[in-house]
Amino acid sequence: MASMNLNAGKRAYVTFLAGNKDYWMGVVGLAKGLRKVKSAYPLVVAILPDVPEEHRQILVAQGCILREIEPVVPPENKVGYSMAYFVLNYSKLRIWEFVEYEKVMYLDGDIQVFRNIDHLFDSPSGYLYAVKDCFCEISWCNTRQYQIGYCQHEKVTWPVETLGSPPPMYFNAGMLMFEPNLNTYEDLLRVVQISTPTCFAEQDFLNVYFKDIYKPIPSTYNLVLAMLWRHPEHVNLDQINVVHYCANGSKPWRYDESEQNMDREDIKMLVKKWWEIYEDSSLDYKNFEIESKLNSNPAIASLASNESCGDVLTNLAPSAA
Ligand SMILES: O=c1ccn([C@@H]2O[C@H](COP(=O)(O)OP(=O)(O)O[C@H]3O[C@H](CO)[C@H](O)[C@H](O)[C@H]3O)[C@@H](O)[C@H]2O)c(=O)[nH]1
Ligand SMILES: O[C@H]1[C@H](O)[C@@H](O)[C@H](O)[C@@H](O)[C@H]1O
Ligand SMILES: [Mn+2]
Repeated sequence: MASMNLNAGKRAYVTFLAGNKDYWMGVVGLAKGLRKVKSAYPLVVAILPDVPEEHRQILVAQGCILREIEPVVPPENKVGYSMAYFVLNYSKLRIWEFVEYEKVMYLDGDIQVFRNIDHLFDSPSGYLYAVKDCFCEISWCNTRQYQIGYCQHEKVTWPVETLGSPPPMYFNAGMLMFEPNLNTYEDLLRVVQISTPTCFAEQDFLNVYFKDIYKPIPSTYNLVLAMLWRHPEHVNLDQINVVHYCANGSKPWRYDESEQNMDREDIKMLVKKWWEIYEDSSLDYKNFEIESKLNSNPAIASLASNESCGDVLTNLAPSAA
């Protein structure tokens, strides 16, 4: 008999979806990727009210749990965001309210998992786990780090004499593991309203807020694509767990080869791998559920191999299908 997972129900992957554009495709890809690596936990989608019904139905049919959230609106930003739409990402703070789960792993919709990462949930509680960001891309051009060519992935020493203490470690907020907590949630919402927004929106805010409990994890748990050309010595393409298609032009569903670095062979390979998962119908929720029920029950499997196969499959189909 299959062993019981005592943590089922207490842990979840969570992603975020806003608007009526094409990010739902990323979420479908992620749901199928998590199934492919046999993750034991569900994918919850924190969804803003502006996501159309049609997209919601696709996600439900892909086995996602939808959890509608209200937007979080930060104070006015006088300096601008690196990308205007980053303002949306403040709504991510609502995930700290998901206390029906003891632990959640947040993954951006433009992330794909290529290996099972469930074991990260077993890391000690009380910390926020995330991967150190890379400061080398043009999106960082307004920061002191970028201007002096300093990145936390390189051994370039920070010029203490002229610039004082080095900046604290800084994580990319596309992948986070933490424990939802109502006190923290209320406090996050309070503090965000008295904080001045900066170019990386909630990512900057979360970095400041959680600086004392942030624990860095290896970059393979959120491979920011720029690492491939900025810090290749830290990347082993055969050992990748999680890819974050965040570089300009790299989102697989709107991949643009004409953008800088997008004609690289490694990028083409990773985009292709994303599409293979997205287009694999055996990973669709309905087909996958049937397949795993057949595999786990020899009696059904033998029935399915004879003529009544069609009936058995129909009876096993999940109601969401
Ligand atoms: O129209 C949109 C825009 C974004 N998203 C969601 O918001 C996430 C974040 O947007 P991007 O992935 O495009 O952003 P980046 O990866 O470039 O941004 C990084 O910086 C951001 C700063 O706000 C966030 O912290 C984000 O999680 C982090 O990975 C998406 O994955 C997706 O899940 C939508 O659903 N619809
Ligand atoms: O370093 C990353 C990268 O440059 C992404 O493209 C950007 O969108 C992120 O916010 C940033 O943290
Ligand atoms: Mn992203």
